[in-house]
Formats: sequence, structure tokens, C-alpha cells
Amino acid sequence: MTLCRLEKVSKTYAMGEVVCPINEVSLTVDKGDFLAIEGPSGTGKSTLLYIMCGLLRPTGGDVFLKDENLSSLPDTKVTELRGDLVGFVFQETNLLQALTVEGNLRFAQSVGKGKKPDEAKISRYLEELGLSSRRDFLPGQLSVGQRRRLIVARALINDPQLILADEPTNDLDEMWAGKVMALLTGAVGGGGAVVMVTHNPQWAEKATKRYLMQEGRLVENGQI
Ligand SMILES: Nc1ncnc2c1ncn2[C@@H]1O[C@H](COP(=O)(O)OP(=O)(O)OP(=O)(O)O)[C@@H](O)[C@H]1O
Repeated sequence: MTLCRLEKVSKTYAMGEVVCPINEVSLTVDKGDFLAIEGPSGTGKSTLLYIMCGLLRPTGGDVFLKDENLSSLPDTKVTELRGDLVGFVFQETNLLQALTVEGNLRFAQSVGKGKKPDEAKISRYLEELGLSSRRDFLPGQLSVGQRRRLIVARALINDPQLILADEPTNDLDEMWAGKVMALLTGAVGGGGAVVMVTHNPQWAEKATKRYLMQEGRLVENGQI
């Protein structure tokens, strides 16, 4: 089953200089896929993930989440669809600074598809990601790596079918990076799909398909 499909998607930014990081990219993400996207800094990898879930509208082409063409939907509907289907591991740690670790996860549950608190699941993720002793801390009181793990927990807490992960192992030591990769792989095994942007070939090797972002195009098995 296809979870996300891009058809000849392009994106141009016009902030003085015109930049076209994405140029007629087509891609299909099916259940069971674990895609890694690699490529030099500034080549449009984050832009692509944002477009895939409707956080950013493309300049051209079509984006489908399941069977819904996002270009024909208003922002409110796109937000709803994204909440039902997608978990996003942001590269920037954009946590809610006034809420505790546990509060951030509870908030994510309240706006997610179930809209119900599930304390047992929160405790399980805190345990798995080594944050149990920090559950009452504010994000500003965490280490950078702990914040990264919280961002991962937040993305997974609603069991999304499609996980878009932007450099999810950044700031993590080998042990925690391995744990995050195991959670992502487990989500794929459980019937989901992952698209992961990474600069780390060791983790990219765990994917079922590898792509290189190069001059606005996605090249399968491309070499840096
Ligand atoms: N909001 C924006 N306005 C104008 N230009 C932008 C905007 N966002 C990104 N860009 C430009 O688009 C290009 C691609 O950026 P993007 O963040 O997608 O790259 P990336 O491959 O994810 O980079 P990195 O590996 O460093 O995270 C960059 O040249 C960047 O300057």
C-alpha cells in the first residue's frame, strides 16, 4: 500500500537569489519501505521531507498522502491528514519550551489521531529512550542528545504509519543512535514506513533503499 507519492515535484525559493533545490522529483513510499536520503548540506533534503507531508507546498507537481492529492486540499485538511498519518522527527529541536518532557508527549497525543492520553505508552517511550528520570524536566534543562531523543519519542508516540525523520541520530552517541534506529526499523516491521535523511552512511546502510540528493534530483544508489 502506498503511503506517500510525489509526482514531478519541484520547489523554488525566491529570497533575492532564486534557489531550486527540488526539480521534478518523483518518489513512492510504500508500507514496509525504509528509505534513506543522503546528500551534501543545502541540497534540499529537509525541503523534500516538508513537502512530503504538506508542511510546505511545492511550486510544481503533485503530492499524495495515501490517495489524497494535497494540492486539492485546504491547509486545515492537510494538517488533519498529516496528524493521522505522519510522525515527523524535526532536525531543529522545536519542542514546547513551557511543557515538561512528559507534557510534550502528552500534548502530542492530544493533537494526534487518537486525541487520548495514554500514560502507559508515554512511560514506555520515556523508558526506551532513557528519559524516565527526566520526565518532569523542561526541554531547556535537557542535554542536546536528550532533546533529540524526546523529539524522536514525540514523533513515534501516536504510532504513525509514515515516519519522516530528518537526521534523527544527530547529537547521539552510538548506543542511543542504535536505539533510535531500532525503533525506526521496528516501526517499518510493524507495517509502517520510514523516510530518513542522514549524513551517516553507517545508518543509511540499514535502509531498504538509498537515495542521493543531487542537483535537485533523487538518484537511487547514488554515490557522494
Ligand atoms: N524558507 C526558505 N527560503 C529561502 N530559501 C530556503 C528556505 N529554506 C531552505 N532554503 C534553501 O534551500 C536549499 C535547501 O535547503 P534544505 O534545508 O532543504 O537543505 P538540506 O539538504 O536539508 O541541508 P542540510 O543537510 O544542511 O540540513 C538551501 O540552499 C537553503 O538555503
